[in-house]
Amino acid sequence: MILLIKNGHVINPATETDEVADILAEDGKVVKMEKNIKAKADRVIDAKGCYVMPGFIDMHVHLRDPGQEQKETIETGCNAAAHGGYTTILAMPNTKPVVDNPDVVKYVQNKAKTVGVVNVLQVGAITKGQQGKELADIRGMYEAGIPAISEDGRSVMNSELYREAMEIAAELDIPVLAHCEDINLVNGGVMNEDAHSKELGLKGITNSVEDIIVARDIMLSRDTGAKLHLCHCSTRDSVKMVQHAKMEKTKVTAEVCPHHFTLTSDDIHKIEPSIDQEKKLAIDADADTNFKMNPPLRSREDVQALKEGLRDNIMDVISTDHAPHTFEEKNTSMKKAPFGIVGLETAACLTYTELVLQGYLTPMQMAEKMSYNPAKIVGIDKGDIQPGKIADIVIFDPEKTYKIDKTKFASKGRNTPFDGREVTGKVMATIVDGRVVYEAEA
Ligand SMILES: NC(=O)N[C@@H](CC(=O)O)C(=O)O
Ligand SMILES: [Zn+2]
Repeated sequence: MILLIKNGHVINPATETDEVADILAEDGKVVKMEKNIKAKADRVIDAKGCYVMPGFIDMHVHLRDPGQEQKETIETGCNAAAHGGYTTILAMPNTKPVVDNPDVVKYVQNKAKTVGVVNVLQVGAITKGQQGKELADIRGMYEAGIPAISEDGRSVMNSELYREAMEIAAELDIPVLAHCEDINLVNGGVMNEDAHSKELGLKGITNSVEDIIVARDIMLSRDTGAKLHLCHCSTRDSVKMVQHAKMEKTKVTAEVCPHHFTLTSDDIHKIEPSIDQEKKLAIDADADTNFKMNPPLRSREDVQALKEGLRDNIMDVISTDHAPHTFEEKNTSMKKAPFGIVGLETAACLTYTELVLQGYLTPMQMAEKMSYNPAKIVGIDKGDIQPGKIADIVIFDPEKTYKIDKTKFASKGRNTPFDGREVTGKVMATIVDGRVVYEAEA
């Protein structure tokens, strides 16, 4: 298969390329990148007016298989990733059963290979069943190919056990993807603790719930030499602590999710209780549960600090924390609904609209945070378009303005707070191993 991408504006952080060029890919690899390539190709794509970037790499996806295929399957999740411009995704281990041994790792790997849409790297859990009591078979899972370990969905509260896990991660030279949340301090909170939570009569989650564990994890990374990657940072103090840790040469990197730099706690609107006439069911709604995720949407000051942290390259990665849930689970109340929103199909346009067009990021930084940096952190030879490299590419039109429409999602999950939101920037095509796996309608 020979693919020729014509006239695109290539943005490639690895080589600092920022110019219009053609790209020729053959047998899954880039073979040539220069102006006016004349070659016979099976497929020619005209990318005039579009950015051509290394395919996005999402370090934080919940695929829900095994065990919760009503929320998402590996197939629907991979299709959602392709729609979003992602060519590689890291799948978190909080499935049912938990991915805590090599067999479950292989189960996901095989299924993803059969689906064959995007690259799926399955992350291994830190403790057995994510129970926080006994270490999982980290070495066995490493042999099976995990790129990282994570207890995402919760924190390992036992610091000694966590330190042991970090020592193993340091020895294997894989990063620890840290979900930072003091489980005891959450105390049933469902949204940010502030004036708005009081107004809605809902229990709050303080910034310290995150900050305390961020501080601890940085200290443990320093003690063990393990590479620490902080998941879904939401507070201004997280940004400050990452900045400080980097000055001290601690091996820390950090990610921010689009919802945390786009929305604040004040965007959570009230919903009155109602009766589902058809099902004769009382819905004891309180507020829109599509705004409930963990960590929660924070204050304006936090959002500003996250944007500046991304701008100043303190924060390295934009990940989605794609967390699909069913309509039935979300059509309840803030108290009852599960935490999490989908993100694979809205991350690129939100990043472009909220950060690039607002002057926080250059398109080059967008490519760094959505592809090049994740590849470096995970230690994979991706996120780079140049001759000899794998042809994982996204074509992104920075001019298209439209409204997000959740009914068009490839994901099973429709739990997004962004439905109907006007955005600029559209994924036009996603190419994995030189194959076009997604193309937008013209
Ligand atoms: N972020 C969320 O609100 N939910 C995630 C878990 C997680 O990423 O912590 C999920 O698995 O649903
Ligand atoms: Zn998490």
